[in-house]
Amino acid sequence: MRRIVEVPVDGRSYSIHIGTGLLQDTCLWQSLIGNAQVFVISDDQVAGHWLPAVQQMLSAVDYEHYIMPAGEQHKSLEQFSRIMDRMMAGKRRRNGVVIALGGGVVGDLAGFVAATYQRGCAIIQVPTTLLAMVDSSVGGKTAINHPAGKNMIGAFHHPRAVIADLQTLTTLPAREFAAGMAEVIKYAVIKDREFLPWLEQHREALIRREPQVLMDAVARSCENKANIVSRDPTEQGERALLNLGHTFGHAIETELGYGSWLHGEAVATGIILACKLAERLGRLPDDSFRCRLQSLFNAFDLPVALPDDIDLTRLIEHMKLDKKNQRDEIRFVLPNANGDSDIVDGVPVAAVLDALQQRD
Ligand SMILES: NC(=O)c1ccc[n+]([C@@H]2O[C@H](COP(=O)([O-])OP(=O)(O)OC[C@H]3O[C@@H](n4cnc5c(N)ncnc54)[C@H](O)[C@@H]3O)[C@@H](O)[C@H]2O)c1
Ligand SMILES: O=C(O)C(=O)C[C@@H](O)[C@H](O)[C@H](O)COP(=O)(O)O
Ligand SMILES: [Zn+2]
Repeated sequence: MRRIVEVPVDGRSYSIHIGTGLLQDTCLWQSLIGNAQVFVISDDQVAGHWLPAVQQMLSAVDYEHYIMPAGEQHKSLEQFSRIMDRMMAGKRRRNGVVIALGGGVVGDLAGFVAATYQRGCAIIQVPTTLLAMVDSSVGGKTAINHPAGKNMIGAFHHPRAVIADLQTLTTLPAREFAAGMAEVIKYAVIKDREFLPWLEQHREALIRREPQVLMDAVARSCENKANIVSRDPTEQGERALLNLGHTFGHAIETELGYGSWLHGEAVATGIILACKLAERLGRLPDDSFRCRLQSLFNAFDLPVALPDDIDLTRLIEHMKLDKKNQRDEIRFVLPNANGDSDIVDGVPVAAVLDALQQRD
């Protein structure tokens, strides 16, 4: 059971390999790495489960690894600096390959390392969370966080390839799996509305992580992302749609402190808040679409409301620093009634505050 999704970008194309048992596919690894030097970056949760399989594929090459502590709070300048020190000390060459083995935290940090080490070397993304398979390993956004905001320091750097072995999801904790579903559901709101009934229909099979249904959901998500990224690799326009729910979501993550809510949890609540704002602005006729999304998020135990004690004024201050903003106002991605979403400027702050305060 295998699928390949191509990502045509910047005059070349890279493959997202999706399947079961890819970590043991000698031919695939040989074709992607040859005899290059390899530097693997992983975290202390993932490495115990999946690093030995990767090491076995790399037994014939000049190999080193770095294991970082797991968690969003470590997508940091400090970890970036430690990895750079290790790569310098190991005399890693620019024509070597970095491998990111882990979730989006490892992928974003390792991606930024690869984008900047000696002005850039190749990276292969080996995502081990659902979220990383359907979103962060694809599209070349790499970053670390700053206390002032999520992903504030980063670069675009596309991978040589993505190897998404569905078998790695067998060890993923339930809360992390659910967080990945938030980004899957996002594709159904921004463009692919026919995906929504499919997700509703396959809800229980997804919760059971049935391999065929997982494969279909991952491949369809990657196809959605690849289409947008290949048309707008550096977010000059359309790509901002992939940020649905993130204007609110990133503000929640920054305000609560990185790692308190998972990224996908903040995105789920952010998508519901985007619906509430769209309703207030007359972009959605009523709350029926939002209620449908809420039940889907509920089925995956994802949060759909802000914590009671969160400071709404501070949330708005964080949103004013959002990277999408082009003027002195907050740019939102809002769903519409035609089956997709729009990039919207000029929303009055009072309407945003009303949406944040709305409790039902
Ligand atoms: N670059 C992009 O386009 C993009 C897109 C979406 C999200 N992101 C970023 O991705 C990050 C979130 O990624 P995430 O949700 O994958 O979180 P994560 O990387 O923190 O991984 C989640 C947790 O699960 C553990 N884990 C990972 N794989 C496992 C496995 N197979 N078995 C057992 N444990 C496993 C990790 O150690 C970690 O504790 C955020 O920083 C977000 O900003 C980036
Ligand atoms: O790939 C994109 O573009 C996205 O916006 C995908 C998001 O899911 C992801 O969280 C991304 O890292 C957010 O980017 P940012 O530019 O808002 O930091
Ligand atoms: Zn995201």
